[in-house]
Amino acid sequence: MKVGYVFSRKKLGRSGFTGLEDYAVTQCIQLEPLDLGQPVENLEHVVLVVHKLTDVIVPAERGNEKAKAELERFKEYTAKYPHIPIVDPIPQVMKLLNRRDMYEVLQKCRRKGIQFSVPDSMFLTTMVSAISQDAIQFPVICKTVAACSSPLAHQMMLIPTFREFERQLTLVREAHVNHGLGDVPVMLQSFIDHDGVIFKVYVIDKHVYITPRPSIRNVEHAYESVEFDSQDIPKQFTIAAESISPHTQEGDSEPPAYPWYSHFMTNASNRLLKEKEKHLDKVKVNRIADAIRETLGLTFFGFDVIIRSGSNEHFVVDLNYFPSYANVPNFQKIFIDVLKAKIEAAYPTAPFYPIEHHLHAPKDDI
Ligand SMILES: Nc1ncnc2c1ncn2[C@@H]1O[C@H](COP(=O)(O)OP(=O)(O)OP(=O)(O)O)[C@@H](O)[C@H]1O
Ligand SMILES: O=P(O)(O)O[C@H]1[C@H](OP(=O)(O)O)[C@@H](OP(=O)(O)O)[C@@H](O)[C@@H](O)[C@@H]1OP(=O)(O)O
Ligand SMILES: [Mg+2]
Repeated sequence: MKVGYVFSRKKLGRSGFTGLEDYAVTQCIQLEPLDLGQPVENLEHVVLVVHKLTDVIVPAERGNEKAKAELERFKEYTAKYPHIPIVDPIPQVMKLLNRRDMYEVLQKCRRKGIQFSVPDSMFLTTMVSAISQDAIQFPVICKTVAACSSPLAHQMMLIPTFREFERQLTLVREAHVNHGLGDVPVMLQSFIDHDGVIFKVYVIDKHVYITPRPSIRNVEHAYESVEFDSQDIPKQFTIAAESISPHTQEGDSEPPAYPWYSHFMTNASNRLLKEKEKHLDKVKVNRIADAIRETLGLTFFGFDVIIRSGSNEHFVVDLNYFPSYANVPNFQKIFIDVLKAKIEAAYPTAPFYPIEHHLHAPKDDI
C-alpha cells in the first residue's frame, strides 16, 4: 500500500527518517514523496498522506511563490481525492502555527482538570508597543507569535528586567539594533526558573516519550538581554561526572560557541538530572499528552515541560506539530505501526498484502 508524504529535505535528513522507506517496505508500506511540483493527474494514487505541511503553509503565507504553488497543488489534490485520509488534518495542524492559538489550546487542556501551568503570556503587535511595568512578571522571554517553520520563529530574547526591556525598546526604536524580533508580532512570556533542565515530550498517537535536554539557567541577577536561537540550544548534556575533577562544578559549561551559551545549562551533573527527574510526574505528562491529543485531534506532536525550581509545579512552555522525535527508541516501528492502524481504520475490509502483490493489483484496489 502506498503512503504519500510531504516532508522538508531537512526533516528527511534526520536520523529517524534514514532507512525509513526500506523498513516500511518490510511492513507492506511503500512510502512515496508527493511531488507537489507535478500536476495532480500525475500524482500516484495513495491510501493515506502523512506530512509536516506547516513547512509549506508558513512560507506560502509569507508570499513564497514556490510554496504558494505547492499549497495550491495540495489543495487540488485533496479536493480530487477527498476520501484519502490526511494525517494529521490540516485545520488541526493550523492551530499550532502561532503561539496565541497554542496558548488557547493549552488553556483549554488545563480546563479539563489536569494540574499544570502555562507561564503568563502577553501578545504585542510589535516589540516596541509600550507596556506598563506591572503588565507581566519579569524576567520574560520574548518569542515571535509565529511558532514554527521559519528561522525567525526560533529567534528569542531573554529579558531579565522591565528596565532592560525599556532599554531594548529604545534600541529598536532608534534602529541601533536590527534583530528580527524588532518589527513582528511577539509574545512576552514570564520566565520560570527551572534549574536549566527541560523535558521534551514526543507524542506519536498513544506513544509518549520523555527526554531531558539542556535549557536556560535560573536568572539569579539582572544582566543585559540575551538573544538566542532556540534551534542552536545543545540537544544533549555533557555530563559533568563529579569524580572527574575536584574543580568541576555543577553547571560548569563548555567554552561558549555563541555569546549566549553561558546562560544555558549545557553541562549538568548526574545528581541534578536525577533530582529533576525525581520531580517529573510522568502520569501527569501522559495526561497532558492525552488532553492535547483529544483537544486537537492530532497524532504527531511534541511539547516542552519545565518544573519550577524548588517545587513540583509543571509548566508547558511550547507545543509543536511533528517535532524531531530525536532519539525516540523504535521510532520507525512506532511510526509505521501507527500508519498501518490508520489505514486499517480507514479501509477496514482491505487486508495488508506484501507490496509486490499490491503492485499487481487493480488500480482502485488498495
Ligand atoms: N517560559 C519559559 N521559562 C523558562 N524557559 C523557557 C520558557 N520558554 C522557553 N524557555 C526556554 O527557551 C527554549 C526555547 O523556547 P521554545 O520552546 O518556546 O522555542 P521554540 O523555538 O518554539 O522551540 P522548538 O524548537 O521546540 O520549536 C526552551 O527550550 C526553554 O529552554
Ligand atoms: O530541527 P530538528 O530536527 O531538531 O527538529 C525541530 C523542528 O524542525 P524540523 O521539523 O524542521 O526538523 C522544529 O520545527 P519547526 O518549529 O521549525 O517547524 C521544532 O518542532 C523543534 O521542536 C524540533 O526540534 P526538537 O526540539 O524536537 O529537537
Ligand atoms: Mg521548544
